[in-house]
Amino acid sequence: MIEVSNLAKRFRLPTRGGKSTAARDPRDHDGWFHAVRDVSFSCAPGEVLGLLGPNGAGKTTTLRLLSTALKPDAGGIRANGIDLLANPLVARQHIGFLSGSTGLYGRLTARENVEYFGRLHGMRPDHLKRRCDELFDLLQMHEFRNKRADQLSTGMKQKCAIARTVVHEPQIVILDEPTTGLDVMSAKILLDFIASYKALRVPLIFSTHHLHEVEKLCDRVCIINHGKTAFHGTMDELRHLGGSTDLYDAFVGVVSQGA
Ligand SMILES: Nc1ncnc2c1ncn2[C@@H]1O[C@H](COP(=O)(O)OP(=O)(O)OP(=O)(O)O)[C@@H](O)[C@H]1O
Repeated sequence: MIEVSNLAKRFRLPTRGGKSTAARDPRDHDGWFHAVRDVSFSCAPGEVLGLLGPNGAGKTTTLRLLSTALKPDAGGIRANGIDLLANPLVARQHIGFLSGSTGLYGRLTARENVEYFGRLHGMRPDHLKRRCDELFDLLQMHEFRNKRADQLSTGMKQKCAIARTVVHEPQIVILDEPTTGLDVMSAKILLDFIASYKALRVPLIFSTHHLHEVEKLCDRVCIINHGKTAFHGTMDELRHLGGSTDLYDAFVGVVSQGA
């Protein structure tokens, strides 16, 4: 179970001649940009949570806070009862985080990259080999496993990055826009892979702009707008907002209310 309460994160704005160079935004004041102002949600074992919101809403910043890559200014993050902010090392062992950049080593092959991250997590060689074979089956990576990462296509790199994110069998999985750049078939493989986490009872959180992915996969949704949770609830609760059962209408309604 992951529980996120009232997260906030601000960034110092660049200034020129004492004046902010940033465009006006409700989150911009006193030389600070309050990218995340009040974000709360939870995701239980066996659930997939979709993190939605317009460009710049604060999704990536929120996910980076969850992964402990960034430190929040306020709020709490608990995973299976453990305070992750007080225990960032535990957080890194328990969480698999896919960020926007693939973070692969170009000179290593796909397999060497995944193995390297497994060894960093202290996996034993026989366990690591079995886990790599399993992931390469699930993500259909066998045909390019011995190719250097810098010679892989965008979609191949993304699959490789996902394999390295989950190689250590994390108890919580966080994926930032995992289907970006994937063709239809690769996206399907990845969506099936995400769905498989429900049976494993591992909470999975992913950000996306694709409502059909949310429709297909998510049990729960959090919509962020201007750095605040504008909606958090089940898919049924979202669909029935404002009397419509259409997900697109519901999403537009939530985001327009905060505009
Ligand atoms: N290090 C930083 N310094 C200053 N501003 C930042 C920093 N990181 C993010 N921001 C700002 O915070 C806001 C939220 O960014 P974030 O990347 O979290 O949005 P997002 O919801 O993931 O957007 P998108 O859908 O476009 O990926 C943006 O306005 C962004 O410019």
